[in-house]
Amino acid sequence: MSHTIYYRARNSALFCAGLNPTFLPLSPKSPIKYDKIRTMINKGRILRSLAGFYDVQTEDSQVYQTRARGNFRKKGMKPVVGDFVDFSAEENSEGYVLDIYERKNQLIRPSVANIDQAVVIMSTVSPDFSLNLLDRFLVFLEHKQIRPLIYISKLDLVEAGSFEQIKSDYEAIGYAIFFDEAELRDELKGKVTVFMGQTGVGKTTLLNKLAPEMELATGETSEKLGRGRHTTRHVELYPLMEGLIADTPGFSSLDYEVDNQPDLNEAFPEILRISHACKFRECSHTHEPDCAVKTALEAGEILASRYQNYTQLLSEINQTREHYVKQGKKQT
Ligand SMILES: Nc1nc2c(ncn2[C@@H]2O[C@H](COP(=O)(O)OP(=O)(O)OP(=O)(O)O)[C@@H](O)[C@H]2O)c(=O)[nH]1
Ligand SMILES: [Zn+2]
Repeated sequence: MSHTIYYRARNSALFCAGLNPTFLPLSPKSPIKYDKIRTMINKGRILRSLAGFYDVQTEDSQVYQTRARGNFRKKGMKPVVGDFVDFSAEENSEGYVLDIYERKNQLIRPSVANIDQAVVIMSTVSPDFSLNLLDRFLVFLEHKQIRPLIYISKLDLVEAGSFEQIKSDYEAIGYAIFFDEAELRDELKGKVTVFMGQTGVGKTTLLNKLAPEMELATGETSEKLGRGRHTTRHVELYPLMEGLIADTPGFSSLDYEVDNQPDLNEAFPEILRISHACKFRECSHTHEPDCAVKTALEAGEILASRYQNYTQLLSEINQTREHYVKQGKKQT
C-alpha cells in the first residue's frame, strides 16, 4: 500500500474517531512512525466482493482491498456488498474487515445490503405483463423498506398508450413509474439501486442503456457468443449518477418468508391510508362490518386488481402461518 493511501486512511480514521486530523503530521516531510501506528481502523462501504476479497471505499473515495477475518464465519456472518464496515488498513499488506455495521435491509440475490431503492422491470409482452406479479414485487420491497421504482420495458411491441392507464393508476397510489430510461436515470442520483424482474424482461438491456460502460451481456449477445449468462459470481456496486447500482440483476422469482412479514396493510399504501377509518382496528378488510377499505373499493377509489392481490396474498400468508402452526404442534 502506498504511503499516500496510508496517510489518507489514517486521516479518515481520525475523522471517524471524531479527532481533527490537521493536528497531526500528515505531510511526507514528517512521516508517520509505522512501528508506533501500524494499523489504523477505518470506516467504509464494501463496493465489490470477489473470491474472498472485499473492496472497501472510504468517505474520501479511496478504495482498499480487504479480506474478512476468519471469526466472521464462526459467527455465521459474511460481509456483503453495500455493508458499512470497520476495517484495518495495514502498511504493505491488505486490510481486514473487522466489524459490520447494522444493516438497514438485505437482499439474498443479488447479495446486497443497505439498499435505498429497486427498479422493478416489467415487460409489456414476452414475458406478459402481470399486475399480480407487479404487486408481489411491490409488497416484497415495501416490507424491506426499499423504495420501488417501476420501469415498463418493450413498449415498442405494443400499441402506443396501452400502459397509460396503469401508469396513472400506480402514480395515484404514490409509485413512480417510468417508460423512459432518461427519466429513470435522474432518480438514481445519490442512491443505492438494484434492478429486479423476471427473466427476459430486459434487465440487462436497461442496465446497458443506463451504463453502457459496464458492457453486460444480454440474453441475445451471450447466446450469440455461445456462452452461459451470469457466469461470474461476483457482485459489484457500480458508481452511476453520483449513486451506486448493483451490476447483477436478480430476482427471477420471489421466494420470501411470508411468515416473518409484518402487517400486509403496511405494504399497500392506499389500503393503509384508508384502513384508519375501518370500524375495527385489526380489520382485515375481508369480512368485517363497516370496513372503509371495502367502501372505497365499491366507490372505485381502490383498484379492484390491487384489492384482489391483497386478499390473495393475505390468504397465502394465513395458509403459511397455519402450516407452521400445525408443524409446530406435530413436533411437540
Ligand atoms: N423489443 C424489445 N426487446 C427488448 C427490450 N428490452 C429487452 N429486449 C429483448 O429481450 C430479451 C431479453 O433481454 P435481457 O436484457 O437479456 O433480459 P434480462 O431481464 O436481463 O434476462 P435474464 O438475464 O434472463 O434475467 C433480449 O432479446 C432483448 O433484446 C425492449 O425494450 N424492446
Ligand atoms: Zn377494513
